[in-house]
Amino acid sequence: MDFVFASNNSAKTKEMAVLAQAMGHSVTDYRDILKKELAFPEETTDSQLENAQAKASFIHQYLPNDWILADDTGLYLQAFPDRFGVTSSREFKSLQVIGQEAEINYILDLYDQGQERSAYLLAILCACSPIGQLYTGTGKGGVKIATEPRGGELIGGLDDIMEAENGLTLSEMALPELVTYHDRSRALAQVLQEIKATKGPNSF
Ligand SMILES: O=P(O)(O)OP(=O)(O)OP(=O)(O)OC[C@H]1O[C@@H](n2cnc3c(O)ncnc32)[C@H](O)[C@@H]1O
Repeated sequence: MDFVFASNNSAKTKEMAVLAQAMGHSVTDYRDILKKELAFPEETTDSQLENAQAKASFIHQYLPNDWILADDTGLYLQAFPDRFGVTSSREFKSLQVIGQEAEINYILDLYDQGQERSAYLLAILCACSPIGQLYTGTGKGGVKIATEPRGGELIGGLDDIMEAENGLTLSEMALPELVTYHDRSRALAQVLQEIKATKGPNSF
């Protein structure tokens, strides 16, 4: 399927395109089609699902003939249950932690030696069809925060310090393996499954 991606985050858009392509689908930045950047509606502080749905529905108004895809990702740290989560990007911004390297260093510095490092990224994706029907998927990526960044050629950001079930960081894995471990590809697989279940096996 060809999706138009509803995000102003270029790193996220690139990562989603790489993962979708490895799964046989395409993702195009909405800004490349509309030739402008829009201000998305303000996000909720309690629902990643509503945030993803709002982003997809918002761009659907401008591109009603396309399939729109949107993501809302949160960082969940077991040792700091009241932090990040659905407001991750806003928390980084309010701390003036700007850019992927700064986010990585900030998270690594939170931990003392021997402290519980269980953690994951939770991605919720929403696809909006040309008739405005919404399809959603959820994916968890990673199981703990690594002690230092590893990998980073294919994708980056917190993926460099997010160690998965196989002991590798998400950034260290080659693409065919990564799509089975990454929060966003896991969420996309669910979205595609939901579309197929509703529209039948020939839907894409
Ligand atoms: O709402 P849009 O425009 O899509 O973009 P955003 O950056 O606000 O996106 P989110 O609300 O989904 O927030 C995701 C947050 O997680 C951070 N992040 C950093 N590295 C990441 C990674 O590898 N995977 C997922 N999120 C990551 C990212 O910088 C944001 O602070």
